[in-house]
Amino acid sequence: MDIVYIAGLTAETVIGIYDWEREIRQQVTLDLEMGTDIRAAANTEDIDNTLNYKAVSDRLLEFIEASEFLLVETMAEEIASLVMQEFGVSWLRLKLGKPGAIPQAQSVGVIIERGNRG
Ligand SMILES: Nc1nc2c(c(=O)[nH]1)N=C([C@H](O)[C@@H](O)CO)CN2
Repeated sequence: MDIVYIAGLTAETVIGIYDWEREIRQQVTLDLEMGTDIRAAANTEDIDNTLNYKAVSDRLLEFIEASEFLLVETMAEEIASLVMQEFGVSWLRLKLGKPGAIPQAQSVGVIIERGNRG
């Protein structure tokens, strides 16, 4: 299995369980690994034969910036479902961070793996 990845994608969104968090936008960061087979694209140099990381990034930024989740867990699950359904990805690993949440920490968040490696 090969991997197409997106590292350090950042977006501003409404996220959090506290009342004050519903009034502001906070940064979230994404590291996403998507299982694929890159050989057809490598042989043809045709973007249509691979997972287009720009198309995935654009869609995720649109989705995250319009969302208003309470928990990072919910956002992570919804992002995983979106990527699998809309981009035909059968395995992914997602790290979703909320770097501003705990001032004494560099970041906090969740890491999930969904689907089959094939
Ligand atoms: N496992 C989680 N723990 C916490 C979350 C979360 O989404 N998942 N969220 C919060 C607050 O919103 C926090 O980010 C505010 O500082 C606390 N714990």
